[in-house]
Order: sequence, then structure tokens, then C-alpha cells
Amino acid sequence: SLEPHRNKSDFPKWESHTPGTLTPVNTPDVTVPTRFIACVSKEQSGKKLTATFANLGRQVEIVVSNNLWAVQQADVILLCCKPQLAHTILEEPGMKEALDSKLLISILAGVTLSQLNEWILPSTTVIRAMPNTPCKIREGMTVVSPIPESAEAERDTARILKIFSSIGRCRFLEEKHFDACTALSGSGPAFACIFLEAMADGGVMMGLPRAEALELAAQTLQGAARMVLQVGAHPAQIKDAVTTPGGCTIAGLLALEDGRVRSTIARGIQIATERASELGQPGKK
Ligand SMILES: NC(=O)C1=CN([C@@H]2O[C@H](COP(=O)(O)OP(=O)(O)OC[C@H]3O[C@@H](n4cnc5c(N)ncnc54)[C@H](OP(=O)(O)O)[C@@H]3O)[C@@H](O)[C@H]2O)C=CC1
Ligand SMILES: O=C(O)[C@@H]1CCC=N1
Repeated sequence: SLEPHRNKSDFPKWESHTPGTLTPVNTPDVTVPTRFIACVSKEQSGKKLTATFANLGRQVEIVVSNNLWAVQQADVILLCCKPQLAHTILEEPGMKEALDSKLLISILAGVTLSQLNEWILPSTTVIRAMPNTPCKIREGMTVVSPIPESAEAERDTARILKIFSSIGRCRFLEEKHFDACTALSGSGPAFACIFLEAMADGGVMMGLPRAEALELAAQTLQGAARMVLQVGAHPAQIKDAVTTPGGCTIAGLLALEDGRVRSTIARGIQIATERASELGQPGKK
């Protein structure tokens, strides 16, 4: 059994919106997008995306080098370019007007709301979102900045939840936390995969075939993570429940601690946060 490490009242309350949170309704829902347009700058990228969406059986219009036209067609615009390109794209002649009274969602690391607001009209609602790559399999984690108060706030909230809770968990957090979120959940899949690969390498070192070692490592990390998210167990409880006195788990844990595994991982998040804060900032590469 999992012995309690903390008071019940201390347990984290998962307030994220998850797939399935939003129940389908019979009446047509204006917050559900019905038309999708994807913009790229290179012909080659356009061809690649056309093939990708055709394989997925998805109806997406691909537009090459014509962002203005695409924005004119849209109610909700997702800005997904490299951080240093935002300024150029948003300041294209006619873009401000095309964005007038619309919802602009930026997933750009580092680029602040105050920067974005300088490049658009006050009538455009702009929010930040920080998704991660597991969104591709609807297991993403997206953090969204608070919706500014306005007459359209309720509709915008519904639209945002429709988009991001359909591809994983989605929660609102103040913008001041965005660089840390960028590091923790945005870059996190890369950090988790380093750990996953290292676990598999250990198995291979001890004679396990590579494919099986990877499967064991991936399912074990997924299982442990789900115990935290679904059961509400504290990570320390999960650790202690596996750790037989004098057994092999404690032997492995001590070897990991000798390698300063915790501070190394936590410092990785710290450094990535610091780097995220530089992205898209003037004078920084
Ligand atoms: N990678 C991740 O896990 C995450 C990334 N982000 C953020 O997402 C953004 C994109 O990152 P990433 O996906 O890695 O970058 P990519 O370079 O893979 O994607 C950028 C996309 O923008 C398109 N693009 C570039 N210039 C223009 C332009 N002038 N007009 C229209 N489209 C253009 C590119 O098309 P083309 O090839 O034709 O130029 C490409 O499809 C960054 O701001 C990053 O901070 C946020 C969360 C997670
Ligand atoms: O590495 C990056 O800059 C982006 C932001 C979050 C994940 N990847």
C-alpha cells in the first residue's frame, strides 16, 4: 500500500482540463473550429504538410507565403513561428487590421504579452499558450495565460479549452510562470527521454535486448507518472512503496543520489527557464 507522506489536504488538486472534460452538445457549438488553414513560408514545407494532412484524412488548407490572406479568413489565429520572427510576421502591412477583434494565441517561447501587444491593435485579444510535443498523441500539457477581461472572455475561454483540452491537459497560469513552464513541460519531453534512454541503456548493459529495455523503461515511466496524476500519489510515496529495506531499489537509489541526480535535473529546468526568458528578446540570439 502507499503510506501517506502528507496530509490529505496537502494533496495537489489537479485543476487541469483534460480530454473528455468538455461534454459534446447537440446544438451547433460556435466555439468549435470548422475550417483550418496552415501557413508556411517554403513551398517544400507546404508539400510536406499537404501530404501529412492527406495521410491523416484531415481537411486543412495549406497557404504558402500568404499569412495576411489566411489571417483575414480566420477568427482564431495560432502564432507558431520561431520567437525572433514574430515581430516581422505581425508587422507585415495590413496584418494589424486583419487581426482586429480576433483571438491571437502565441505559443512562442520567451515572447511576452507586452511585446505582442505592441505589434497589434488593442482590439485584438492576445494570449500565450505553451504546449508540448505529446499533444501530437493527445497526451500534451498546455499552459495558457489568463484570458483578459472583455465581453468575449467567455467565448474565448471556451475556444481555448476546445483547442488545447482536445490534445491533452490544459491549465491556466499567470504569465510570470511561462518561462518555467516552457522549461518544465515545453522542453520536458526531451529531459524525460534522456532519463528514459539512460534507464534502457542500464538494462542493455545488464543484457536486456534494446527494444525490450526501451519498452520496459517507457511503460515504467508512464505508469509512475499516471500514479501521480490519476491516483494523486506523491512521488515519494511511490518511491518508498518500492523500496524494500536492504533491497535492490535502495541500492540503485543511493547510486543515483551519488550522481546528484536530483539537483542535476532540477538545475536543468533552472537553466532552460533562464534561456527561455532570452528567446525573442532584442539583442539576444
Ligand atoms: N518544439 C516544441 O516542442 C515547442 C515549441 N514551441 C514554440 O513553437 C515555435 C515553433 O517551434 P518549432 O515548431 O520547433 O519550429 P519549426 O521551425 O519546426 O516551425 C516553425 C514553422 O513556422 C513556419 N514559418 C516560418 N516562417 C514563416 C513565415 N514567415 N510565415 C509563415 N510561416 C512561417 C515554418 O514553415 P517553413 O518551414 O515553410 O518556414 C514552420 O512550419 C517556437 O516559437 C517555439 O518556441 C512551443 C512549445 C513547444
Ligand atoms: O527549445 C525550444 O526553444 C522550444 C520551446 C519549448 C520547447 N522547445
